[in-house]
Amino acid sequence: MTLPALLVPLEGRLIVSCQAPEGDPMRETGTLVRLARSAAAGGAAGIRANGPEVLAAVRQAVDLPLIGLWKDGAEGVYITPTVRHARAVAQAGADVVAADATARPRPDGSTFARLVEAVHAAGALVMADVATVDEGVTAAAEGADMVSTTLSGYTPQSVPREGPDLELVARLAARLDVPVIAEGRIRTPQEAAAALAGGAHSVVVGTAITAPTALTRQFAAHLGA
Ligand SMILES: CC(=O)N[C@H](C=O)[C@@H](O)[C@H](O)[C@H](O)COP(=O)(O)O
Repeated sequence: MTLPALLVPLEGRLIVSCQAPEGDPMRETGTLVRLARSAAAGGAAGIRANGPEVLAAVRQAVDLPLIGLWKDGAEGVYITPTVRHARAVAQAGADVVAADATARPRPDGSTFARLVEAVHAAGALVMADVATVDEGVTAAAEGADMVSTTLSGYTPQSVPREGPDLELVARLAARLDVPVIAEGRIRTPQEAAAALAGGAHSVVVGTAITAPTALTRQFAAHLGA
């Protein structure tokens, strides 16, 4: 399968996820744009960001492939859950729309295949966020342009773990023709390199680079706070 041109410069490289949870002091558009600019300055090859307003602002500020999502809620399917969310992410300027591709019911009663169709019609690519090998295989068959391990450990069908799911990365890479992205709980440059060695096309790192609240919490907890 020929690699879409947009995905070529991401090969073997780092994508930085510039997001902040609801209620976090970093959750402010200008702040998230600065995080994206810092990531670009530090050598990121791509940016992953959340929400139409932030995406439009990052699009203006950073000239790198932009992977967009729109988180809505925190239960069930919440990463770009509907066709409406997906269209809005593409319209905001994302080159790639990341969306939940698990088999769980979607709030609009639609399907992942329908979402792929809508995103392609809008001229963007689709990153399927999955938690299992079967979900990745199905998503690729339904037209996803890349498959990411984003949801491993966060769904009832997958096992919670401390570190990245490098086994899922390797198993997906062995099965799929489309690029596999390693994402979720990658905490060190060594783990990022291991994911690439295991067959990932690119590595997405969020918390370990862009989340001072969560990182502070880790230090504080370790010190017994
Ligand atoms: C499960 C879920 O909702 N993941 C989200 C997807 O966009 C983000 O909250 C994560 O920060 C992102 O996947 C990067 O992962 P990490 O922050 O572990 O490097």
